[in-house]
Amino acid sequence: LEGLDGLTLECQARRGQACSLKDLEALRVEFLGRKGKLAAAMGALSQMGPEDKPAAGRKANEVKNALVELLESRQAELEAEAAKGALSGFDPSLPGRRPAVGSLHPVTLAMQEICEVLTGLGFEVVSGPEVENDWNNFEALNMPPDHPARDMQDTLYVSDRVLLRTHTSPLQVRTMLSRRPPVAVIAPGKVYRRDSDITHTPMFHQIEGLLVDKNVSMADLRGTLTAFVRQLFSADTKVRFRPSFFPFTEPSAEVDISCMLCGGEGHVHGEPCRVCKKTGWVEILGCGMVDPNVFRAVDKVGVGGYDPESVTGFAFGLGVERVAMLKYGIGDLRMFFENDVRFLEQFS
Ligand SMILES: Cc1ccc(OCc2nc(C(=O)N[C@H]3CCS(=O)(=O)C3)cs2)cc1
Repeated sequence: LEGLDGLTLECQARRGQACSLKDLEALRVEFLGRKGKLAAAMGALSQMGPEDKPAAGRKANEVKNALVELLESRQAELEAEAAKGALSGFDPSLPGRRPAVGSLHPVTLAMQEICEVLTGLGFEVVSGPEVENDWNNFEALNMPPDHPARDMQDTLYVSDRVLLRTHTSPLQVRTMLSRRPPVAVIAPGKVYRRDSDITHTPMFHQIEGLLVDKNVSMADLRGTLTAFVRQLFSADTKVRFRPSFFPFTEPSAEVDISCMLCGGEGHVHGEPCRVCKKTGWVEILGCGMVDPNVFRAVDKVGVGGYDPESVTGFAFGLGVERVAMLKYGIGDLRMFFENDVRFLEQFS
């Protein structure tokens, strides 16, 4: 029966390692089972004399109760722990969860990058209302009341003379009404046209630029825009100016750059280039020398200083969605506003 005391000590030592109810059950069977340690020790009882049996029996009972108490209290500890664990829901063995971070829209990224290059070239960003009057949006830009661009098929009117701006040029008009030359500003923002098909959306983004000073020349225009597109795309981008027409600039030009996909070859791996349609060139923006009528209009009603005999200027405009599609290889305009996360999350 001397093994009896050892049982309580051994159980005390080992109960702490039982970390689950399963471990504890194994321990219970080991000590208290039919073939357990206590039963083995009590087996010796049957060989004892009648005078020793009662004490030994009492002793064995004490040890049994002690073992039960040790195991039951350990079970209570394990159950309390499990309850707490369930409450806290924290399972340290689970892998970490990556925090979901958002991303900027490709149009926003393109807008930011274009503005960064142009502010680096000395232009200041101006902003203003999207709901404009027809003087700022058309008349001041050499488009008199009966000009076709004013027609309802292109313009979204709020009332007879109030409309959604069709370009960001009104911001440059407002700047010239409030500041005397020299002026070097860019006007980024949303513009609205009554146009909607596979390659046009009623709202899109534009950035226009304006430089007005003494002796601004076509050479300044070519130099500035060449530097701009070579920073925006790549230093070896080829640039060409094609004669064009806009009511607010004279002379006017459209600027093409060598195709960023085929490098100007017109084909990729023997396939016709889908970006430049085999021409090797991609139209990127329009520009020109500001028409004197624009200066006359603002000189008359603004702070002055825009006498076309004393200042000249150049202006340019580009579509941001178009630049983003070229830069990021986006094939469909609609992707910009379907907000499919699988598309948006590719841009950071
Ligand atoms: C006072 C003032 C005077 C002149 C101005 O000329 C802005 C200009 N824009 C363009 C042009 O080609 N723009 C288009 C490019 C693609 S688009 O987004 O569809 C609009 C040429 S010159 C602006 C303001």
